[in-house]
Amino acid sequence: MNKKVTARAHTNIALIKYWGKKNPELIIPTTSSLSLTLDQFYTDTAVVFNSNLSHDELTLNGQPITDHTLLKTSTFLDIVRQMAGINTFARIESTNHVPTAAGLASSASGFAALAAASSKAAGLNLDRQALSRLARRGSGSASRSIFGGFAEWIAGEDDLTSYAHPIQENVTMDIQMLTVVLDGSVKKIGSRQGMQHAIATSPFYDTWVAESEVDLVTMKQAIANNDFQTLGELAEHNALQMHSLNFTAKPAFTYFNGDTLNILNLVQNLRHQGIQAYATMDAGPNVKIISQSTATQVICEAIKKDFPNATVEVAKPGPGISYL
Ligand SMILES: O=C(O)C[C@@](O)(CF)CCOP(=O)(O)OP(=O)(O)O
Repeated sequence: MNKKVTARAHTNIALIKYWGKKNPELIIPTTSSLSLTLDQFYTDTAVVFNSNLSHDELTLNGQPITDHTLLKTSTFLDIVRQMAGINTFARIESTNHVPTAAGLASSASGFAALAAASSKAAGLNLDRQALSRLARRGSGSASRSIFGGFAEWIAGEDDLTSYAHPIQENVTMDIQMLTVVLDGSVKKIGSRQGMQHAIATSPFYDTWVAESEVDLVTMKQAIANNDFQTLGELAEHNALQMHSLNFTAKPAFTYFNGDTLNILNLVQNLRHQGIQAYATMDAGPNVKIISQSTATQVICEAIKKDFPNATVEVAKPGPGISYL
């Protein structure tokens, strides 16, 4: 006890999306999903359990946090305390190296780093599968950030069978994600609320589940065959299918704004010019462009021409969880 542990976890972007829970309490998804962990964006989290503390204390990027984020963190730490058989409070210091406005799910890297640092600081030595299950209890997509490169979150049926595992941690194909940051605004509808509204009201939800199962098999084959074109086409199709659930929810909602559609259009025009570029979007208006290193310059020039004030970050495949 009183041992300070620091862990680093990188964010991931899903190529086959997770969008709905069959068990919200345990965060068991309706479908399996597959993501790419990125090198550029990560969270460092330090945790120390200290019997002199009268409650959990959290700082994020040097700022004390006392709102619902602290409550969510303490609720998560209660799971760790229960696993370790302790009732000590903890001090958590988290630093996000994620441009929050980029719409990159910092909850994925955040809860993965918290799972790794808090469990070890509590005296547990969990293997990566158990860490993935624990991170999942904080945020579903965090289960995948335990691993580097391509990772699959197997939906499973319960807490024991729902976890991520590596598909290819040392990525062989030339692949990158260009994050295009246009809209700095904080998203109105969180992913947790958005997906549950979609599952409850979209008439196409069951079709999404069936399609997603097929897409996942094809995606794994594309990775195994280093088939970038199939990966890109499928990732864009899967993302659009996911967002179609939001358009057909009742009442309808969308994370897209005009710039989202303009970037989507730009990506399609690039393909008409023979440039391999594909779009994926999560619970926010910003677009991530799946591409290869050879196309970086032509894509960045096209973006700058139409969106002079856009900031573009190039992210390559990144590593799994590590301790600092
Ligand atoms: O990452 C993906 O598969 C797709 C999304 O990013 C959105 F497009 C979902 C992320 O959901 P998350 O924040 O993990 O939800 P939680 O389990 O309610 O915390």
